[in-house]
This record gives sequence, structure tokens and C-alpha cells, in this order.
Amino acid sequence: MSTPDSSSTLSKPSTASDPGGEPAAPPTGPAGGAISAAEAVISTARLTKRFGTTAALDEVDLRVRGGELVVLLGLSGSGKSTLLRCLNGLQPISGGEVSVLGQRVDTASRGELRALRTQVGFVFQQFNLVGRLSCLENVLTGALGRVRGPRYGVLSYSRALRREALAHLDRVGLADRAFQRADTLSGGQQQRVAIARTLMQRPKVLLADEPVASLDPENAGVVMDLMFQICVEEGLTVLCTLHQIDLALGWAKRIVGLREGVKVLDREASGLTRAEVMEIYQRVEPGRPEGAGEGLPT
Ligand SMILES: Nc1ncnc2c1ncn2[C@@H]1O[C@H](COP(=O)(O)OP(=O)(O)OP(=O)(O)O)[C@@H](O)[C@H]1O
Repeated sequence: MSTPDSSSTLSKPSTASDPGGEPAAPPTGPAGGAISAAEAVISTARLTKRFGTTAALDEVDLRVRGGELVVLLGLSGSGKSTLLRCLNGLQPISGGEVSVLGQRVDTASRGELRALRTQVGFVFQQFNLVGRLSCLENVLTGALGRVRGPRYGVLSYSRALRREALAHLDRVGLADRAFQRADTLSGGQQQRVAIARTLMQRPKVLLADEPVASLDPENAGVVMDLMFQICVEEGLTVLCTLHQIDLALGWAKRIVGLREGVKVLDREASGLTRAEVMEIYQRVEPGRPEGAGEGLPT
């Protein structure tokens, strides 16, 4: 795990929302070159999402290369969840274009979206496990996109799938809980089961929406380290929203910042300082000191 370099003296990140400021720098890949739409696994162009008069996303351009681990930061309400939901078609968009794994999401048919979602894992803040089912059966449901017909009970899955599910549980350190009801586990353990379920899906892309927001700081660190470690080992393309800057700086290849629906930062994490990241959260309102705001990160 890399560590944040607080001694770096990089220039102030450009922000699209600063009056007269430069637009956010174009995304760069591991070699530092700009990422073309063709090589991007996740790509949005002028992505706009409005809820009534609220622009949750305002012309967001984002490109994520295969195997990249990108963390999305921003104050509560800045549009992070909306962006993730637009990427797998859970949220229809108001303007622009969205492509994931070469599939246009905004113009996709239901069948195309269904096919795409088998390749895109989603980890939620609230785990979304079926509490009355065992951990093993919850993990097995991750394979439902690649088996025919409904399944009821662990034994309705093939021996090979059961073995695979157990291996994923083992990987998240919970093989000994395989037959325990999911709702009897702690929050951190439940999120680890949810991660195992997502792995069972054999995704190429992982979208994670504040996966540790409901956990205490110690468990949050353990679960995030585990999740990111596995993603790196699997070569998954990851876009993860977080409120923990240190976790983001420790693991992310790239950090993208949203402020009121506008992309205000898009930089390689290496060399980025905590102070520079904190600029994402700064906003100036009449009568309020700069940087004041609720939902500030830890
Ligand atoms: N279904 C909806 N209907 C109306 N407004 C919505 C809806 N979903 C999101 N919004 C609005 O869009 C904006 C962005 O919300 P979003 O949930 O994407 O923010 P966020 O950055 O993920 O926040 P948090 O960190 O609290 O999860 C907010 O102003 C929110 O109120």
C-alpha cells in the first residue's frame, strides 16, 4: 500500500468551477499520457443529470483505463452516487454520453443493460445481503447472472460453484462463517460477504458507493484494505466513492473530485497532498468561512 506524500509541492489543482480557472486537467493513465475514449473502460462525455432544477452532474467528462483504481471524492450531495448509478444504467441521464466496457449505457436496450450488469459489480454502503440466508448462499447469488433458472438453497448450485463461493469467503476471511445467517454478522463482516458475492460475479468493473460509510473507523480501514487489495490482485477497474481521504490517497491510482456536480479535480494520486485534496471540499458562501461545510471527510 502506498502512502500519501505530504511533502509534495505540486501546484494548486485546477478547478472547473473556479471563476476564471482552468478546467480540470485531462485524465492520465499509468504512463502519464491522456486516456483516449477507445482505451477507456469507463467513459463519460459531458454527462449531465438533473433532478428538477438541481444539476446533480454537470457536463462531467471522465475516463478510467482498464485496471485503474479511481476514488471519487466530494461533499455529501456533490453527485458521487448519481455518477455511479448513471454508469450502470440505474439512473437515466439528462445529457451527454456514458460507455462502460465498450457498451453505450445511455442508449442501451434492457437486454444490453442486463448483459452489462453481469460484468459490473456494485458494492453498496448498506451491503444488501439477504439476512435470512447463509453467508455461502448470499455469495452464491453472485453467480446468478451466469447460471440458468432460479436457485433455492445452497444445494441447488453445482459443486464447482459452491467450491468457488467458499474460496471467495475464505479470501475475505470468513470461510468459517459459511453456514451462518448473514444477519447475525457484524457490519464489517457483512460487507466482506458482500465483497465475496461481488467476486462471485466475476466482474471486470467494480463500482463501490461508500462501501465503509456504515462501519467504525477501524473496521472501515480493514474492509477497504481488503477490498482494494483484492481489486488490485484481480486487475479490476474500480471506481469507488469515499469520505476517507487517507484511504483514498493510500490506494487510489487517481483521485477525481466533484463539487456540486462539477468535476473539479482529476489527478494521479501519487504526489497529491492531503491539502490539495481538501480543496475539493472548499466552497465559498456568503457569510461562511472558506472550507466550511457539513459532511466533511475524515
Ligand atoms: N432521486 C433523486 N431525486 C431528487 N434529487 C436527487 C435524487 N438523487 C439525488 N438527488 C440530488 O442530487 C444531488 C447529488 O446527490 P448524490 O446522492 O449523487 O450525492 P452524493 O455525493 O453521493 O452524496 P452522499 O455523499 O451524501 O452520498 C443532491 O442534490 C441530491 O439531493
